[in-house]
Amino acid sequence: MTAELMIGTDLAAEMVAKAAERAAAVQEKYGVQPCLATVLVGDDPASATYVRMKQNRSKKAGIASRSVVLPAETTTEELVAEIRKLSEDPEVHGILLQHPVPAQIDERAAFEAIDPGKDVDGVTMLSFAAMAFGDPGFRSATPGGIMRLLAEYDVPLEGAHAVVIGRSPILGKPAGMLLLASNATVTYAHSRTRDLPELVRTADVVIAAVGKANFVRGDWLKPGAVVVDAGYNEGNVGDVHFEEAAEVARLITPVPGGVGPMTIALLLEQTVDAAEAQLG
Ligand SMILES: Nc1nc2c(c(=O)[nH]1)N[C@@H](CN(C=O)c1ccc(C(=O)N[C@@H](CCC(=O)O)C(=O)O)cc1)CN2
Repeated sequence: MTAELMIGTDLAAEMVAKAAERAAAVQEKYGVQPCLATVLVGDDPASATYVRMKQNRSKKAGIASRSVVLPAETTTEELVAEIRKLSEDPEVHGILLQHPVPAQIDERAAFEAIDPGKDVDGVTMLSFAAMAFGDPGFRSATPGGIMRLLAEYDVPLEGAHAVVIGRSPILGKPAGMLLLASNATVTYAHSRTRDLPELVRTADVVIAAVGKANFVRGDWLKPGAVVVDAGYNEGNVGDVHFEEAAEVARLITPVPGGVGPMTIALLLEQTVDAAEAQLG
């Protein structure tokens, strides 16, 4: 292996420790613990695990959690009503709707029911616009975490060609917007993109957010590329074939231990941001 690892675990731990200090300061000043509400619809075991991880890490950081679990057959109207209740509840400072939701639900309508001031997972259109324009605001948790990791490892983005593989509303799309706001030249690749390996070979920075295990191969990469694996496939396998890619890349995120911990750290940091803004 020739690539250096971009480890998320340590930076995420630092971010969570700082969030914990700030959460304690909020409690001290206002007598209120910052509170993150998690909404889980259905019984997908992976989603349940991620939500539990978010709740456990919230607890360790002194952030209270409110858990809403709804059955798989929940309608859009029922979910929107639950989220609106949380949006109006002054004891809740941040709201996270775990993605994906069951197919019968209009996920966009559900995301838009989140009060923009409580959108600590950066999923509303208002947050997306802030990311697109490089304005202050909540970042989508994984893309925001990726940007922090790239900054930590001094990855130059200005003028760099970034290829984002995937265009999901919580990952690929906002990641591209944040890279663009950092003056990268961004290409989105997706299921209908032609000649994907050739396109990826032109990238200085590759963001793999496609949801297919070991999808990006080593011979797709330009030597010296920076590779961010945002995949979270079953068995803790990323979207990038790690062994092959690590022979070609300059910097690469591992799975686990790369982007995943940064996702949760940013969520907690933004929950404290939201509590400070609402209480201050
Ligand atoms: N509303 C959202 N839904 C989903 C998001 C999101 O950011 N917002 N992201 C993904 C999955 N996800 C969080 O929900 C997530 C996946 C993986 C990890 C993580 O830390 N993984 C560890 C390994 C797992 C482990 O330690 O057991 C790692 O990579 O080191 C965090 C969050 C889907 N939905």
